[in-house]
Amino acid sequence: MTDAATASLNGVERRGLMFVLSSPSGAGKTTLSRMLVKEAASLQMSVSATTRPMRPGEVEGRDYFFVDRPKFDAMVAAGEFLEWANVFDNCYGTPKAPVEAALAAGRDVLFDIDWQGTQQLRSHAPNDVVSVFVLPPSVQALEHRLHTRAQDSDEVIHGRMKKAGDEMSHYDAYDYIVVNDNVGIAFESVKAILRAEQLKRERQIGIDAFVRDMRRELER
Ligand SMILES: Nc1ncnc2c1ncn2[C@@H]1O[C@H](COP(=O)(O)OP(=O)(O)OP(=O)(O)O)[C@@H](O)[C@H]1O
Ligand SMILES: Nc1nc2c(ncn2[C@@H]2O[C@H](COP(=O)(O)O)[C@@H](O)[C@H]2O)c(=O)[nH]1
Repeated sequence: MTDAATASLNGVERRGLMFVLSSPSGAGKTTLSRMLVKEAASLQMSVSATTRPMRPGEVEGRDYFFVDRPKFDAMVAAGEFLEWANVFDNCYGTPKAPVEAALAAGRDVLFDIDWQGTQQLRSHAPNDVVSVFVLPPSVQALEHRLHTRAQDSDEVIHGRMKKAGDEMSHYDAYDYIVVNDNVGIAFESVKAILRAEQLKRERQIGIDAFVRDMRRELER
């Protein structure tokens, strides 16, 4: 894949990063993602393609690109996905072109994807992926959230609750863990992780020149 390109932070050139949120269904990653893109100007949301039916309130091209299975398979065959996986009996994939364009323009990209997709992204770009696993505060809260979201049938919710344990078992492959109890606190935590990762020395690829120039000026 294209190298994550450079953006500027306080005048210092830096590498863009791929910021991944995963969680069991209903733990709150979509909620946290929306809050993050509102606030972090450098961050662009990756919009996935999926074969799952559209939920009430979802918007084509904003929440997902809704495609049928033959179209999805054709996109896989054409190598249009950066990663893809079967999740809850539907296919989900990250279109490659918009991510590469965003990174090339020096933006960070936010992904709301499952553990399988995270693993694939990490194998493409191990140094550019920062992953956060979001946990609910309790099983009861998770089930309550899925019901109060009121967008899935009881059968779908039951299926997702049955798979929540499996999903959670992958927490240990993630860089950071955030328990989403109070959403404001969880948001502050996710924001702090993003900021700290943007400031990592190895991502600030212009830092050597920045310091060198100041040292030269001091020596004059
Ligand atoms: N901290 C929180 N406290 C209470 N409710 C919350 C909290 N965070 C999110 N919610 C609510 O829980 C529901 C599920 O959240 P959300 O859709 O963000 O989950 P998700 O992890 O993206 O789920 P999925 O994987 O199914 O897309 C939503 O109705 C959301 O408003
Ligand atoms: N591997 C991928 N997983 C994805 C992608 N887009 C979403 N997802 C994950 O699927 C489940 C279910 O999502 P929902 O919107 O149907 O509730 C959730 O864990 C998402 O993170 C993707 O492109 N690749």
